Amino acid sequence: MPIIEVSGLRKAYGGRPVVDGVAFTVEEGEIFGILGPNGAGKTTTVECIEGLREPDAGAVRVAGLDPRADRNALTRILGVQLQESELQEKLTVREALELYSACYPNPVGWRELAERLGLTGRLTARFGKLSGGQKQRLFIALALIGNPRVVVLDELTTGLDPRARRDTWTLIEEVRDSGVTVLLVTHFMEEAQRLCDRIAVIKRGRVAALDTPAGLIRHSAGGTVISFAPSRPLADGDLAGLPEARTLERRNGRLTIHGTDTTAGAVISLLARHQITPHQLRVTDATLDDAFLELTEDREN
Ligand SMILES: Nc1ncnc2c1ncn2[C@@H]1O[C@H](COP(=O)(O)OP(=O)(O)OP(=O)(O)O)[C@@H](O)[C@H]1O
Repeated sequence: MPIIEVSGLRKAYGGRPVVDGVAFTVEEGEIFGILGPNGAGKTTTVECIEGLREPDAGAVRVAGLDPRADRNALTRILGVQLQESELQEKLTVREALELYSACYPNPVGWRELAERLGLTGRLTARFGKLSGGQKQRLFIALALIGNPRVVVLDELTTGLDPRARRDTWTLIEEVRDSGVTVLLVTHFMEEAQRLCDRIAVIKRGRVAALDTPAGLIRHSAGGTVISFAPSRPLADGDLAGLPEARTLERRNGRLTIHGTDTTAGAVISLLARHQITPHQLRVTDATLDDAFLELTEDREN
């Protein structure tokens, strides 16, 4: 059953539409990703879901609540990690955790949360003295402390080192496995591919694609990437009939073809027929990165 429902969402700033008819639903218990280029309207969309912005048009419901009209009830079930958060410089980590947990009727134990986020050793440190990564982890803890049904994480792991990033991913998977719905805005494709059950790709204020990570890869970029430097040039005509080939790129004497396993087989036979050696041959699976770039490519310019 959907826990978040967004339909026909529109928001303009100074007459310029930045969210232009966004619609999607998020099922309870899934990690739902929102991806998109800078300025695509992701944060504006999640801020409408959080009740921080008033939409110009459209409807948003979170567990049946209207984020603007039912703001008080919403804050009891929604945890939010904002993109650029600040706390009082002198507040210690422990004070922040205690303060926030006192705001909720049914908070999780802050000590356990601090432990899971690697903050136990920094409980007496003042916010102003924390590193960027420690601040980030504290904000994740504050988003989770109220025992929310839905948590919104905007740029979850920006500023974290690779180990902290991986630890945070494990934590978010545990959060999801405990039944919490996660709405994740991210620029990291590896993060989205690993964590998200489904992803909406937003481009210029609209949903350009909505699917599982595997589905996005399959439908947009082609599942297989074949790349090699032919020992002698291949004519366009020879390559034209390749089955299931979606894109073909020539760069610095290298050919890169996006297609499927069938395409890869056909390329190998074609090369054998023409007695061409494929130097540095690589056959790899397309990634979410490939799919994202193809989906958000600006063909209008
Ligand atoms: N309060 C505001 N007033 C005017 N314009 C705004 C306001 N907030 C955002 N914008 C503009 O709206 C557009 C969408 O911004 P938004 O923050 O929603 O995008 P985003 O997809 O989250 O981008 P990013 O990935 O860079 O965070 C941008 O061009 C931004 O400059």
